[in-house]
Parts: sequence; C-alpha cells; structure tokens
Amino acid sequence: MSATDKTAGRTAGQAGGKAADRAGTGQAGTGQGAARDAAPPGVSRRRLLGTAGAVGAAGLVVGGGAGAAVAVGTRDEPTALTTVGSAHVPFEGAHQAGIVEPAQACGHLAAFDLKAGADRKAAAALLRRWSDAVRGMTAAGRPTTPAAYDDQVADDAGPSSLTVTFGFGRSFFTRTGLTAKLPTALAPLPDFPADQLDAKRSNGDLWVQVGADDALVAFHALRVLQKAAAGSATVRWQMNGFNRTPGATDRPRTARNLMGQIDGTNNPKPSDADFDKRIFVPASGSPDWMAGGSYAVVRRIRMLLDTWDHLSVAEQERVVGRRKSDGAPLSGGVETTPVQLDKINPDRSLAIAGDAHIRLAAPASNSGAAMLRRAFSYHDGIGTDGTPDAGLLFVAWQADPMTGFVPVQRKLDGADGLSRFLRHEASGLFAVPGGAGKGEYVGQRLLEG
Ligand SMILES: C=CC1=C(C)c2cc3[nH]c(cc4nc(cc5[nH]c(cc1n2)c(C)c5CCC(=O)O)C(CCC(=O)O)=C4C)c(C)c3C=C
Ligand SMILES: [Fe+2]
Repeated sequence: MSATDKTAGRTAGQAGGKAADRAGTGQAGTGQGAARDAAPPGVSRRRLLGTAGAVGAAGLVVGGGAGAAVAVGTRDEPTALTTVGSAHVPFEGAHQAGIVEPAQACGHLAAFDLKAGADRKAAAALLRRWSDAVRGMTAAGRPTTPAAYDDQVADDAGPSSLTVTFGFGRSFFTRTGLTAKLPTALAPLPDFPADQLDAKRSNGDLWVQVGADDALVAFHALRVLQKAAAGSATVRWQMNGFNRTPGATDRPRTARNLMGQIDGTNNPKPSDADFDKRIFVPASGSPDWMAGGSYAVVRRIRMLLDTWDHLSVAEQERVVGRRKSDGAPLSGGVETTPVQLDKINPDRSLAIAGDAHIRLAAPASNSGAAMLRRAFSYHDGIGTDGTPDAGLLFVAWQADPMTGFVPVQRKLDGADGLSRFLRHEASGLFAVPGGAGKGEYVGQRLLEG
C-alpha cells in the first residue's frame, strides 16, 4: 500500500459528516487513533522488526531466529515507512488543514510581523512562497522542500501528518492598506479582568500553526517558513507544544492535558448537523474572502501545577465536573454520556458543582456558544517562581469569536473553579481563510481580490 493509499484509509476512517474532507477532532472513537494506531497493512514485517528497538529485537529472536535479525540489519533495500511517517493530510481543500484533524504529537505556533516597507505585494509573494513550500512538504510520498530552504532535517521521514495553517491578525490589514477588507469578527478580544497578558507574546500580523506527528518534521516545516519569510517578515513570538504520540495508547483515546484530565470530549463533532455552521464562515459569509475560513483564538494558559497537585483527586474532579480516570461526567455514565447539569445527588447537592468548569463552559450555560478546541500542551522548563512553566496552548476555532470563545471566557474568567489554577499569559485572534485550491496560495482572495 502506498503512502497515499494509507492516507485515503485514514481520511475515510475519520470522515464523520459534512466537514469531512479531512475530519476527526481528537475525540475517542473518531478514528484518529484507528488510522494512526492500526497495524500498517503495507508495512513489511521486516520494517516493523527493524524499527522496534530493543524490544523488537528480542521479539525477533523469539519469532524469527537470530538469522532473520542479521538479514534485517544488512539488507540495503528501501523499506516502507510506518503509518506514522507516511500519513499525510492534503494541503488543498475547502478549509485549511489543521482545524478538523486531530491535533498532532508536535506543534509550533508562531506569529510573524511584516518588516517595515513590506506592502501588500510583498505579503502576497510571501503567502505564495509559504503555500508552495507547504504544498511540497505535506505531499504524499517523499516531501519536497524548495532547495533554497532545505536543511535536510526531515529527509528520512514522511509527511507525518504535517499540517500548516495560516492566519491574519488585525494589524496585518493596517500594515498592508487592506482595512476595507478587515472582518468585523476580527475586533480585538475584550479585556478579561483575570488576564495577565504579555503583549510581546500576543497577536501579530501573521500567524502560523504547524503540527506533525514527528518532532523533526514539525521543526523543519517551521524553519522552512522562517527562511522563506526572510526579507519580508520576522518572528514575533513562537510557542512549542506537544500531545501524546500516536500509537501510545491501547486504543483511540481522547487526549489528556498536563493536569491529567481527559480534555476534548465535548468538542463539536464533524458529524453534528451544525458543525460547519459553528466552525466555518459560510460561502455567503462576510467578508467574501473568508468563505470557508474560521477564526482562531490562541491563548497561552499557564497551569499552576504545584497548587493543583495539592488537591485530592476528588477535589480535582469536582473542579472540572468529570472523573479523572475516564472522563465520565459526575452526573453519571461513561465519557461520552451527555452531561446532566440538573442532576441532584442523594444528599441534595448538585452532581456537577455550581462552579464546575464544564457547567460554566457548556453551550447550555452560554446561549449555545460553542467552539472547537484543538490544543497542544507546552512545557518551557521551570519559571522564575520555581514552578513548572507549563500549561496549554489553547486554540479555539469558530465561525465568529462573539458566538464562540468570547461569551464562554466572559463566564469562566476568574469564576469557574478551574480558573484558580490557571493564568492566561498570552492571547491572539486570527482570521484563517479557507483552503487553497490547485495552484492557489492561502489568502489569495484577500490579497488579489
Ligand atoms: C473559553 C473557553 C475555554 C477555556 C479558556 C478553557 C480552558 C481550559 N479547559 C481545560 C480543561 C477542560 N475543559 C473541558 C471542557 C470544556 N472547556 C471549554 C472551554 C474552555 N476551556 C468548553 C466549551 C468545554 C466543553 C464543555 C461542555 O460542553 O461540556 C474539559 C472536560 C472535557 C471536555 O469536554 O473537553 C476539561 C478537562 C483546561 C485545563 C483549560 C486551561 C488550561
Ligand atoms: Fe475547558
């Protein structure tokens, strides 16, 4: 089976409805793990054993004898990539890649500012260079990188589900004289009283989200973008994140965050009737260049882990409203059981506490407001206060932040039980246009329309 074949299987396994030219939300049962974890039918036993390290080598002796081990080590023929390396996500599509696909194991978020004098034409040329480079790097088979940018860091790997997603910050429109095309939905986020934001690590003219299931592939992609930006834009900030490695769990499971909670369960699903409406700007939407696009709210949320870890598991569960072991709501059932916010315990207390995170964040508590959360964890060592500088690179996707992130964060800010253990340290809002068609670059309708 070729890399493309495997990808076709992966995509079909994830497709859950209308939005699903690329689908899956990192939820248990959406098929992400099924595709990533499945025994790779086209991968030879030779390859499996040859890459399995010490454990594999031991297995080899038991299963195939020492002679087979020698054969693996000495035969000089190309071997198939595992499914992790060969899985690829198409660059072209109605929506940009990196929104509905499950969050990969490695992620980089970066904002770039245009250099003084870089105008609309320079920005268009940059987006063209970036799109062409990403088109090559995400392709099936052996990814290609424009020779001028290539450092060969990702040479031996496949695309590894690489996605690169581009967005425009509010300042981009002033810098390029495109204020007539500024979306209303890109109005600055309101000040949330509990925020402790660092302006230098917030916002920016252009935003890039890189995700891949291999750390070298993700690094390489960001490095290529940075080189392609030379002369036009410089990095304003960069944040590096991670998730669990595909195949690390016994079956597809929803991710855990650094507080140990199962996080992502009640995300909108591509199979939901209103998924597209909630997450993507419709074809008839305004401005027209945002058709098929989405708005990304990015928050670097530090977790006060030393304080959090002092709570008992029962206290931690009360704060969130879900069981830590399996993510089941405290109103009963299993992880996927709908939450019953009005459930009363025998002692007449609320099963989901009045200030529980899932009560205050639920669409039912926010006039239906919903967003697609697709986060990476981060760990930047120990902070100056001696505690882990770790938390969540929270990325929320929605058709309009005013019917997604904003009302929910207004409700949560300093008020839900979880906010006592969090600190919002950086923030950004970006307009992410629809995907590029064949031969197009991302943002072409904005920059040439
Ligand atoms: C403004 C939006 C949100 C912020 C900021 C946010 C931060 C945040 N959340 C967790 C952990 C969990 N969140 C969970 C559910 C959940 N969170 C939000 C919104 C924000 N979270 C929503 C809309 C929901 C779904 C609510 C529902 O409909 O039930 C959960 C439970 C599992 C799940 O459904 O995903 C956890 C756990 C952290 C750690 C965090 C900041 C670091
Ligand atoms: Fe949350």
